[in-house]
Amino acid sequence: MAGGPLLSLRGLRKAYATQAVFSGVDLDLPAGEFVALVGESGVGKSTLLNVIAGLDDADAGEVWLDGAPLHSRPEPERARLRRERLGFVFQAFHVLPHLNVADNVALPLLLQGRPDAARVAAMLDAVGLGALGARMPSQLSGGQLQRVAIARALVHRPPLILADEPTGNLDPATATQVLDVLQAQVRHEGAACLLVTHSAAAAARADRVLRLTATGVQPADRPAHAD
Ligand SMILES: Nc1ncnc2c1ncn2[C@@H]1O[C@H](COP(=O)(O)OP(=O)(O)OP(=O)(O)O)[C@@H](O)[C@H]1O
Repeated sequence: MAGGPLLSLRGLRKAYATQAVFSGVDLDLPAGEFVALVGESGVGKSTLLNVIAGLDDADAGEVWLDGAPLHSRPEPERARLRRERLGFVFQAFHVLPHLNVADNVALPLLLQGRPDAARVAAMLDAVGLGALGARMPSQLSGGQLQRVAIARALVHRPPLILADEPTGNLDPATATQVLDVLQAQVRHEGAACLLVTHSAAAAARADRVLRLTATGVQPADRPAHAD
């Protein structure tokens, strides 16, 4: 959809069994915008990211990506769109244990048939892991694993970045570095980023802060620069 938002959510509702998580979620996210999504623990922020990514199904509502209705597409097409258009930083990293760091980061490019060792090296440098490409994940700290996950999520220059607490395991200096990398992808590549965070410092970097509640997303104040 030329000129339309990159991502549009309309009336999304999710429940587990009879337990409603959220409903009435509407959101328009234009390319080039960095949005922080905050909300109480358990309100459904991770679930919402999973629904947007098509890793989980909503019970009602619509997810539009680049004008394509993801909610009504068959799984093979959703999987292709996910591979090409999305970078997802999971809370639990999901780094593959049997691949070294560089091969983990290279994976999205390989899945699209366009290997690019220079881009992989540049992403590893950007997250401060330039010297660790040959290491296995078991030889990394939690913060280093988080940075592998971020490099992997951004390596294929996805138009939409979904990041679930990407600075949750990081010391303040490394967290700043990771936010710089995310923000650069938004500023220089025109990506849109939806960042779930409990960190005031991370939310302060966003263009807009939204709060998820059981009844939808509402604008929230941007915190001052502090955690
Ligand atoms: N597979 C599941 N079956 C039943 N309930 C679930 C399932 N997955 C998540 N939930 C519940 O759905 C709600 C939303 O969970 P979710 O992880 O999305 O919250 P969150 O806002 O991301 O929390 P946090 O900030 O603590 O990470 C929680 O109450 C959780 O217990």
